[in-house]
Amino acid sequence: MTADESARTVRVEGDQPYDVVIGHHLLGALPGLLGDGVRRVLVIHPTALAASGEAVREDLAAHGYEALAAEVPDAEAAKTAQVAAFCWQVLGQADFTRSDAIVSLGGGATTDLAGFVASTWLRGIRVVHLPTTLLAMVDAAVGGKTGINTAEGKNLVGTFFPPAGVLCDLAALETMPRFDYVAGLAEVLKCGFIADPRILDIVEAAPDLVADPVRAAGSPELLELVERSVAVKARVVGEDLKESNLREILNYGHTFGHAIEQVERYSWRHGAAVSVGMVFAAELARLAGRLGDDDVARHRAVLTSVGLPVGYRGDRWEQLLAAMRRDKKTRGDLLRFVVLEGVARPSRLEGPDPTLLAAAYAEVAEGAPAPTRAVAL
Ligand SMILES: NC(=O)c1ccc[n+]([C@@H]2O[C@H](COP(=O)([O-])OP(=O)(O)OC[C@H]3O[C@@H](n4cnc5c(N)ncnc54)[C@H](O)[C@@H]3O)[C@@H](O)[C@H]2O)c1
Ligand SMILES: O=C(O)C(=O)C[C@@H](O)[C@H](O)[C@H](O)COP(=O)(O)O
Ligand SMILES: [Zn+2]
Repeated sequence: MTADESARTVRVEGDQPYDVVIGHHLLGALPGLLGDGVRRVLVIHPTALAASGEAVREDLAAHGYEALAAEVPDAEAAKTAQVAAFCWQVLGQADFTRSDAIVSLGGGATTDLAGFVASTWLRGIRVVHLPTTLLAMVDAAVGGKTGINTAEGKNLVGTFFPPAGVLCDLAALETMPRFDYVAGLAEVLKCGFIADPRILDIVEAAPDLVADPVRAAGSPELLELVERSVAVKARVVGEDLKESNLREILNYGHTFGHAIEQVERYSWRHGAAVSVGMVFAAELARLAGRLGDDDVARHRAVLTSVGLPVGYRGDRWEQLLAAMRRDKKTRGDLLRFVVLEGVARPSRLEGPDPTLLAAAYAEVAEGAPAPTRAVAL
């Protein structure tokens, strides 16, 4: 299957089980994951990865597939109804049937879009993800959440649609700008805080190494971090694919994080916003008497040690609140947050008092002053 003998495989259980393979130079395993009977394959990749996208397309063609490529915009600009419609047009014009497949190559924005397109074309065709960012390897490509944004907010349209397999080629990380790579460490650390403290220990022991994409890509530390993060996600989504309860813990830091992304019109990387969102959630839990000072300090210290932000401008409270009301965990008018009662002890905080929310915002606010009184929810 793969030439990399040190590659690790994490199995994601559920109605449609699949493998997540983590290692180096794994393209040889792609036909096996596509499975039998596939004739046409559409490789969806962002502009920034045009050369790699073409290489994957040529490799598939050399294996006898009728292989096409669809180039989509970089990053969040790909997650729109217009770009999805462009992909549907390519599939339609090439007569893609239910026995054909999509391969995504790119970061989380690309895997979210490609997964959404695969789940909606003919009501669902196979998709294999080839994530090329740390964030997509540990999170977006695994678990079957797909989505696009609308003018009203982040990921408001999407599906739950497990892929047929995921190949995480760590060598891809070497070309990543440090800023984009480090954003992925936020989701790694999220897995540490919600479920696997060993992840926090590894990062705390070698923050400079794990924050450097070139040094980290071949290191045992990163291999273990990716494997552990994928294992956390696999355990959760294997039990609760459609987020009826347990899966909400993977949303730690996302209520406030998604709000920042929307308010900043997606100029912030998702992981950077989630980093601030986790500090907000930790402060909220502390103010609600759920989490101790030391655990909050640990959030700030480990996130800062790898170069992630822990603060956000203090003059955006009303916009942030409006965005948080559209969070998928909200029920009616009830805002709901994933909070911790300790490391690896996630719980929920439902309908917190507005003064508590404003106070948590004040703890992460930078520059302009945070509100001194609560804004009505
Ligand atoms: N579905 C899920 O469960 C899930 C989980 C987490 C995040 N997400 C989504 O993932 C997205 C964020 O993903 P991301 O952080 O990977 O960002 P991204 O997909 O926006 O990619 C960031 C940038 O890196 C470039 N890039 C990708 N791979 C590269 C490489 N190997 N070398 C150089 N440049 C490369 C991309 O073209 C892009 O410009 C958000 O939309 C977020 O909502 C989804
Ligand atoms: O897989 C999940 O479930 C997550 O919540 C993982 C998150 O890291 C990810 O950003 C997800 O896309 C957020 O989903 P949403 O339902 O809040 O849009
Ligand atoms: Zn996320």
